[in-house]
Amino acid sequence: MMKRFSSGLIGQWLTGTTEWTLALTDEGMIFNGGAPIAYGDLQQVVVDEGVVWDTLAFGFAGGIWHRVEAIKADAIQIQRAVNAFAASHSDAARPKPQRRQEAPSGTLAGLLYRPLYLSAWEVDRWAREQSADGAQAGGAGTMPADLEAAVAQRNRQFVDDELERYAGFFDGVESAPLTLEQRRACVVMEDRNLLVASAGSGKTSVIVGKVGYAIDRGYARPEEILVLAFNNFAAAEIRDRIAARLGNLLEGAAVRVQTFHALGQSIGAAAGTRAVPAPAAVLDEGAIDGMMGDIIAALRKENAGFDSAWIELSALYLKPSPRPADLQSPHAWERHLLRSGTRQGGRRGYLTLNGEMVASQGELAIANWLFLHGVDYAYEKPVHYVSPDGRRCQYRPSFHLRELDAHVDHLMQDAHGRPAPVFSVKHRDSLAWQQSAGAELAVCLCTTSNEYASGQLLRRLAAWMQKGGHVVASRPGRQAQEALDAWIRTESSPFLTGLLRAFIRHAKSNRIGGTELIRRTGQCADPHRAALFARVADAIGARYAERLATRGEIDFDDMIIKAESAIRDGSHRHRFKLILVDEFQDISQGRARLLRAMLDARPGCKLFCVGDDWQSIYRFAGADVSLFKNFEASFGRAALLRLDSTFRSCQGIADVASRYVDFDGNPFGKKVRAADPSVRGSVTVMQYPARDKAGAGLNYVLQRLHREAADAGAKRSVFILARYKRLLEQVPAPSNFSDWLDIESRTIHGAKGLQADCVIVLGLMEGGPHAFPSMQTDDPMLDLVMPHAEAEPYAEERRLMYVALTRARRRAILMSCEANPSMFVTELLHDPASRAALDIWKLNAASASAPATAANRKMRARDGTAGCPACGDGQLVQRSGKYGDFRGCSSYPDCRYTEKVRAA
Ligand SMILES: Nc1ncnc2c1ncn2[C@@H]1O[C@H](COP(=O)(O)OP(=O)(O)OP(=O)(O)O)[C@@H](O)[C@H]1O
Repeated sequence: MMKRFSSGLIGQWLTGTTEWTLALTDEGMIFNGGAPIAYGDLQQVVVDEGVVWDTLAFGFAGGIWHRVEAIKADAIQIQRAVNAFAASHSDAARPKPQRRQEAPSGTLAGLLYRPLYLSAWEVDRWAREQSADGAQAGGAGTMPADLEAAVAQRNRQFVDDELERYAGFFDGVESAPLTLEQRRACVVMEDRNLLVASAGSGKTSVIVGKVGYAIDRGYARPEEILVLAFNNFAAAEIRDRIAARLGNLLEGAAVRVQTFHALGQSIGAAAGTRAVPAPAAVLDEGAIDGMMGDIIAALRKENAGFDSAWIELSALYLKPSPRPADLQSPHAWERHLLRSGTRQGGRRGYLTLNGEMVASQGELAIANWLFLHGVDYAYEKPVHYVSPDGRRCQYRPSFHLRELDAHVDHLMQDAHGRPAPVFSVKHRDSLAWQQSAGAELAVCLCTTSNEYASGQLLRRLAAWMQKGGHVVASRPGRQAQEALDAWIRTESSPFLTGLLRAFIRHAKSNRIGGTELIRRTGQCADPHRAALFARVADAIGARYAERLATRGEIDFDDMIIKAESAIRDGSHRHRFKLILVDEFQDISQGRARLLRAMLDARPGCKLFCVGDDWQSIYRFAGADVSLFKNFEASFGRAALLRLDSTFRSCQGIADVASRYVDFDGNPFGKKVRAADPSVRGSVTVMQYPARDKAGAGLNYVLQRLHREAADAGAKRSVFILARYKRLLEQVPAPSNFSDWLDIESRTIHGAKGLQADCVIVLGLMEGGPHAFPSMQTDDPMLDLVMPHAEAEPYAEERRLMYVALTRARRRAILMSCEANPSMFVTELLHDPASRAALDIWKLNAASASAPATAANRKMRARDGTAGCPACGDGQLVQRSGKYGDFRGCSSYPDCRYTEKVRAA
């Protein structure tokens, strides 16, 4: 008896493979005319389904594999024929030495004895085969009541056996032996796998180990494995590590390691689609911001509706406003003010276009509206009245409109007339004045923060003024226009551009727009701001898309979208059987769709994602951590694995860092454990009196670290980290400690993936453009275009804090400004458990001023930069304004010092 199969011309053409032949003879299986292989050695025949063709994999004893590719109908036919030959010839061939070979592959036993991890897809396919071909099924009684439980138990046993079998491999694959949790992550091979890791837990080692194990165990050949890294630097590191550690397994072949963008590019190129252009035509962030600036200017010129929306957003609705109910205490109000307002002359509040400080965002909107419409007003002019019990009282309504001799009084009050608890006294006084003023009320308009949020406030104000016979100017006068232009240039554009870029990216990647966006703006706590923002973003986004199309350019998000289409419409076929994704916490919806397309195109292709949800810090660049947290909703049932041990930080640092991010019920039940609990280290809060003493505080800290390193006789690496690059420029690292300290200054984003002995986190203060936490990243506008809003208001900033702290091996130092301490420091000091573990260092005002200022001056003299004489912290930089060139403090708007530039 003999049967022959071959690739055939159509098969070769379709699959692109070389010719093959398979003969089933009584002596055994003959591949390509070679020596017969006994059926007794055959352990399994697996069909890997493709769209048009399937891959048949013949697994023999000793881990030997033969693979052929055949068009779909043929593959199943060949598999059946081989199984039938094996069943009828195995007895005759030779006695079977292993139990595995006693079980024909069509039976349940055959399934359970397959020498690979049984993934859900394989079990499902096997079950489907059984129901389609009753003759091959194990028969009645052999199918256990709970197949899933049987498979789970068998997989547990399999993993244990593999850990034993591959012990030597895992001992030596990296420079240190892999831990048990790392080994498990390598061996478990479900269709979908999520490895929930901690900072410094050796994720890269798992990726290297898993790639090596998968190749050795025959899950995939090197060229069938794809590793996706977050950036080029990480890709190069993983590529080098794979080449260095797995050289003997690769046998000259290469594992593909690249970024998502490079993958998108290569898919586009391979698909031959003109839609994916050369890298030069792919816009980076700087180019996008430049283009957006041009678009905004053009739209303002061409479209009066856009221009007024832009002005309203910029001058009246720039920052999110609080709900009155959230302002329970003076502390809550103070915090909000610090974060969204400015400071001038020792006062905090909101600086109007007219140059005075007002108390709330509602008042700011009224003041700016009056100013832009040419209405002359006085802020908080006192009025006198007699209360019902006969007392003479004084009250200060928010605005007195001089020409009308009328008042506008603004109250922090919700839709039901309930005042913000912190303003209940002002509320009471206002009511008393209104009651006693009687007739005067005819010339008073009372507005509320609820009207501000809903957008009715300014409409009411305009209608009321019109009714009073006051004609407001339709266009700002020259002075108002200049003040507005300056404000847009220095305050609103820098804030809005990044936010709009992030918004447009998410809207495109998450496919949220049109009516869905309108529905969402209506449900927002700040509906008018949301509607304005969505309106300008929509117009900018549409123009941006048009420009890209006419210029034949795309951005990185388009590249991913086009790659997905190429996979979906079949213009590109990928060859990967195992896809590993590093830093999965920073994945975007667009990238997730590309992954799903790749998985759908190749059933049986396995996905292994590794990341740390606590380190998701790229929301502004399109990342959506909900994809990590709800992994199974996007990718289907998955094996969930954990890496809890950190090889980097000591337990004290890990505990403090974890408390910042443990805000959403910790869905994965993470607990970071120091791999070596004996390592000592700590978190220190360094308190300096005021923001102009930041440099002195840093000097003090470095002196202490320097002394410690010198005493220990060991050089230490130090990272100086800041939320913003500009803060690093303002507080430069002194260079006179280099004998015992290796100091590097980085942004927190730039330190991702790196580590140092000591980490110093700058800028832990409230208020100002460089404050940490920042307001911009977690602006609720981004939630409008995210599938899942995050309930915690500073979620992303908390994760940044976690990333900063977990860069440290031994010591993390938080630089805290005592005058305006950051909420991140305050909450640490108020938490008894954390406080007990903290070291507190203090720089008092007296000791700070003299040496620190001298040091600063010296430093600046060396750098050739001039220190600001007003705050001592910033530097004087050249600027130009409406009255010509001047020099101003780099800490603007916190410090508003300016001086004229003298003509040479
Ligand atoms: N099994 C191990 N035994 C000892 N050290 C290990 C082991 N695995 C990894 N390491 C070490 O742990 C440190 C952190 O590893 P790695 O940089 O891969 O962590 P990571 O999980 O990517 O961290 P992060 O997410 O914070 O960037 C490295 O110095 C690495 O050599």
